[in-house]
Amino acid sequence: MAIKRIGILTSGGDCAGLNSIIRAVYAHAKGHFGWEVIGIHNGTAGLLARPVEATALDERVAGSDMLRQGGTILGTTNKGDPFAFLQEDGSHIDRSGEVIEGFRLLGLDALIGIGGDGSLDILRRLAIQGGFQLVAIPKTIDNDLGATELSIGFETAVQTATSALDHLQPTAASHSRVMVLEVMGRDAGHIALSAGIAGGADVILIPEIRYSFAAIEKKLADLRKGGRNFALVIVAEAVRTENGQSITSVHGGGATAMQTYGGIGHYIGTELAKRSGAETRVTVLGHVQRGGTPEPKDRVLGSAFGVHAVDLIAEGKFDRMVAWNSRRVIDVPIVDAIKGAATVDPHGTLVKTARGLGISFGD
Ligand SMILES: Nc1ncnc2c1ncn2[C@@H]1O[C@H](COP(=O)(O)OP(=O)(O)OP(=O)(O)O)[C@@H](O)[C@H]1O
Ligand SMILES: O=P(O)(O)OC[C@H]1O[C@](O)(CO)[C@@H](O)[C@@H]1O
Ligand SMILES: [Mg+2]
Repeated sequence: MAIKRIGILTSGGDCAGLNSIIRAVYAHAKGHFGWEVIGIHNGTAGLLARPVEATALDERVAGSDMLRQGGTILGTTNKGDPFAFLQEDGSHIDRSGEVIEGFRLLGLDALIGIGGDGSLDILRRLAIQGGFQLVAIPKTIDNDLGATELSIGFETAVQTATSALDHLQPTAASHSRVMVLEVMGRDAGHIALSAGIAGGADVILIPEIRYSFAAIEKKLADLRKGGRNFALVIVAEAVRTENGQSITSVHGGGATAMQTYGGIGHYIGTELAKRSGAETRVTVLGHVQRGGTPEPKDRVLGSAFGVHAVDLIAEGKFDRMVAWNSRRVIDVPIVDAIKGAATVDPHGTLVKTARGLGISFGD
């Protein structure tokens, strides 16, 4: 089938670099192939709305301003799973048929879905059920998709977390304190690990490596013996309490309340103060990691992913995700990227690097 009109949507948590993808898709699809590009608003929510919420992208998108902007000009959602759509009374209904109908109403020949593991799983199931042609682009600050070395947004999140450690170090040293920084990442410790190395953390706590307070206290005591008056501890949000409980925050009320990780930093800070007598302070970095100006790497990767995704459609290759591998863009079956969270390898290069630097994982 000759392609004339494609759709694009962003889904899941936003991150820096999404707009560079949208720009690249428009530039290549319109500029090279002459296709119309329809931007769908707020992920699957835009396809559920009636009338469907979408607009044809135009030359304004092609400007370089887009490269500099965080967030997504299309809007996004990480709630309202159409296969299990949450009702006010707490029950779930299947609204996938309505989303597929929304896609049909737009008269699209193919869809570019930009998302993380959860979103790509949902979009792929919709594509199979609705018989539409899908190409995926990986994005998530968590970097937990399989089959790609990098997802859009990760580099900027690591930069933000590193910069937070850069800001915490002088005040930690001035006040002789132990500073605890809690970062995002869902069930993966990638942000904590990379930022911890880049930002000179003394202790990195990630969900993939079990810690004990005894081991952290020993590290702090060793630092003191060596003449250090401060310490930096970075902790990934999914790290559990010492006895294995996860700590979450609830947002909103009633049956539609949402739960995310959040709070482990305060637990670690309080326990360390109690046990070691150190003066601790806790910073929870939160959504600052998602926004902000995209780092060059996210802009370059977003541009490369966008162009390659359009080429895949032109070649008639669907149900595939673009991926970064050994300095180049490749494409892989979407299913390879979503079959399990790509968490930190406890025996991998970066963990070895950190250990080589004398950083403690509290184990
Ligand atoms: N309409 C929806 N679109 C996408 N995800 C949804 C939707 N409704 C609910 N979800 C759920 O929200 C969560 C989104 O978080 P998830 O981490 O998986 O998103 P993502 O697309 O992988 O991106 P990110 O990890 O950056 O948030 C998933 O568990 C997913 O199943
Ligand atoms: O934006 P929300 O709903 O608070 O979700 C936060 C979650 O999304 C992410 O930022 C991206 O998946 C996670 O790191 C974090 O746990
Ligand atoms: Mg995800």
